[in-house]
Amino acid sequence: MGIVLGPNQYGKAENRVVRIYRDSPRHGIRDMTVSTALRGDFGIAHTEGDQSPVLPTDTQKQTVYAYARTHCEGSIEEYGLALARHFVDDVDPVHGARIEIEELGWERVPVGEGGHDHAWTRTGPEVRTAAVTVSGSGGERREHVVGGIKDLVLLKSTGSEFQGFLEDGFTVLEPTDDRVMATSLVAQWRFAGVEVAWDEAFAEIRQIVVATFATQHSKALQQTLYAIGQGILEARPEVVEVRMSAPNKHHFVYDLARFGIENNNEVFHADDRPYGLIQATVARDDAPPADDAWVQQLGWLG
Ligand SMILES: O=c1[nH]c(=O)c2[nH]c(=O)[nH]c2[nH]1
Repeated sequence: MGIVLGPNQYGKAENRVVRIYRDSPRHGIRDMTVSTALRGDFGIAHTEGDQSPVLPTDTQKQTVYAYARTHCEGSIEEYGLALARHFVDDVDPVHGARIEIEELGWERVPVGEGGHDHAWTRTGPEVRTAAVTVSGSGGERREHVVGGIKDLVLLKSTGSEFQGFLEDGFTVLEPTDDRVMATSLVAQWRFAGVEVAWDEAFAEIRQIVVATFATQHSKALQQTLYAIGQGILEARPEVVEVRMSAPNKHHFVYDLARFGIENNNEVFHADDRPYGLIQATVARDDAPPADDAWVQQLGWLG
């Protein structure tokens, strides 16, 4: 019986990096969680315990902080690309690097003209995300960027129905033509190239997501997700694939008839589990290959 080492990667997960821009009295802030993962010639580290090809995860962490000073003037996508290219191009045994970044939002404390110069409050819970994968060299070079947003909590109090569904002997759900629809959306979009106005793309895509959720009369979350994906692909030619995951945060009309009180979709029990989990991919039919663009660092094994 032969035993072989399968796919493997290693890196420093969830470096908490805060970058302050203080070139003028009006400071800026970027608050990030950065994870690195390196792939390459690391077989002997596993089979022999030989560390000679291993760039320590500690060194990866130091690089993340150094690059926050020197390569983090623009978007998180640019910063991720700079880090991934460095590991692949400058560290011999590394053939591929994956950088995942989550950016927490801060908004200026609303005092004075345009908000305070150096004090903020955290926004959220939504988080902007970027996943950069760089691999190979020369003609084999591949660079992928996936932008995204997660924990985007959305709710509409009408304009949503769910009826006409398949019924069998276990069906108890009542059809409805007016319900609360709520979710905590995760959406990720894959770009075809790496020459993109990243911040502008993010702002427009986020606006499409929330506007579509609000304005489309929804027959189901499935239809809403498709409309969001379609809207993004129609607006942004550089995006080729959108993946979404949407927990259906159920709001059940509370039974007040027991107390002789009318409840016309006014009082709900917001349940937290179980929840429907609706997931969909919407893509161009001529999208270029994704290669390893979607292969995650965290939760990837299995
Ligand atoms: O938008 C929905 N999609 C479903 O598939 C589903 N199933 C369910 O019970 N409620 C809902 N809502």
